[in-house]
Amino acid sequence: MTAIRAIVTDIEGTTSSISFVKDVLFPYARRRLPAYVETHADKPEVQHWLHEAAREANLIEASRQEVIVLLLRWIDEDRKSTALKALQGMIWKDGYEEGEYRSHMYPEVAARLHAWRGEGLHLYVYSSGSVPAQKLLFRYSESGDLTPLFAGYFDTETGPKRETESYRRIAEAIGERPEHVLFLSDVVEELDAAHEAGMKTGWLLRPPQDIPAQPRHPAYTSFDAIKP
Ligand SMILES: CSCCC(=O)C(=O)COP(=O)(O)O
Ligand SMILES: [Mg+2]
Repeated sequence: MTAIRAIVTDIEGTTSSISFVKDVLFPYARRRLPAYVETHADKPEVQHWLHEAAREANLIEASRQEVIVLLLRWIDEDRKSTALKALQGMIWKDGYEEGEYRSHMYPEVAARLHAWRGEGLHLYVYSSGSVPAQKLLFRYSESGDLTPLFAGYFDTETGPKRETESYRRIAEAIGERPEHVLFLSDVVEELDAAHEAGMKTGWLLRPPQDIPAQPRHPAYTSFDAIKP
């Protein structure tokens, strides 16, 4: 059996509940986005991502208000737009720093990440959330600051999560052959893409979901069941 040397984990539905993202983070960004854009419109980074959002929607010469309406619609649709995710990450920073929320971690996740790191495995994150948003989520978690455990972070600037090429790029970026990398996710299409790239896969099916009789990928209800 090929030894696993690195673990790449998804966030939503894998380390953390879907409900935390959908019921806490998304509504916070939705409430704050219009005022945030208006008060930070002079920041080059904000301008860049507003421009990218308009470009993605083929909105030619859109007003700021039109882009705000577009972004609010995308939040409602849970669109995995790199521009939206970058702006959401900037807005969530205030919420974390003001103590409005801490990120949810399933109860066994922190201890298992510590154990894997202690065994010499290298840990990475790959999420649709922007890299700055990922770092905030693991810094301000209910289980404490987990950022020292991670060697690197990947978002959709590396490529869409359902595309095989993205996983090839991640393997290359971390300097591992894909067969030495275990990718963990709750989304079967992401696991299919990682498998196609040659990675090992682990499908997280958190309760109350049931593991199917013949799962397409090795399936687990918690990190504790995974033996890399
Ligand atoms: C990085 S925290 C916010 C998560 C998020 O915005 C998201 O879309 C989650 O996607 P994932 O790829 O982690 O399932
Ligand atoms: Mg997920």
